[in-house]
Amino acid sequence: MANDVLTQLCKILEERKQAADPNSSYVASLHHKGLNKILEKVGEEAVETVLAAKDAQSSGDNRDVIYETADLWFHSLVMLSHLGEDASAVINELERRFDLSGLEEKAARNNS
Ligand SMILES: N=c1c2ncn([C@@H]3O[C@H](COP(=O)(O)OP(=O)(O)OP(=O)(O)O)[C@@H](O)[C@H]3O)c2ncn1[C@@H]1O[C@H](COP(=O)(O)O)[C@@H](O)[C@H]1O
Repeated sequence: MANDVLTQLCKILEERKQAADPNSSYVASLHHKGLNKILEKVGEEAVETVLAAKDAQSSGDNRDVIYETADLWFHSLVMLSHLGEDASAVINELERRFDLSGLEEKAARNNS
């Protein structure tokens, strides 16, 4: 399910990058402003996520950290899209590491 949302969002991000008006689309406005603006947003959202996580630790309320993490993921996807990539490239990399760790576990079991 999470993957479906990412797939749909990536499709919309691609459409916005290709065709949308920067005056009516936030995503198109970021592409129009360029990579430095997108990176500034990623950095900003990363800091906001870290601060929200620290607050969540003391308050026990995770709502803000979830909200800020969604902002961070969203802007990271815009960054990838600007560079001609999308979420599938990252998911493939995570999958590769997962497979790799599976093999390592198996090898460790065989050697014991
Ligand atoms: N998921 C999101 C999403 N998450 C966050 N944001 C925007 O990201 C911005 C967050 O930045 P800030 O919190 O710093 O808010 P801000 O002060 O308004 O931003 P700046 O002026 O500093 O750039 C806000 O403007 C949010 O509206 C998003 N904007 C769009 N989407 C998705 O992208 C799709 C396409 O959006 P449009 O391009 O606007 O049609 C939408 O259908 C949504 O699914």
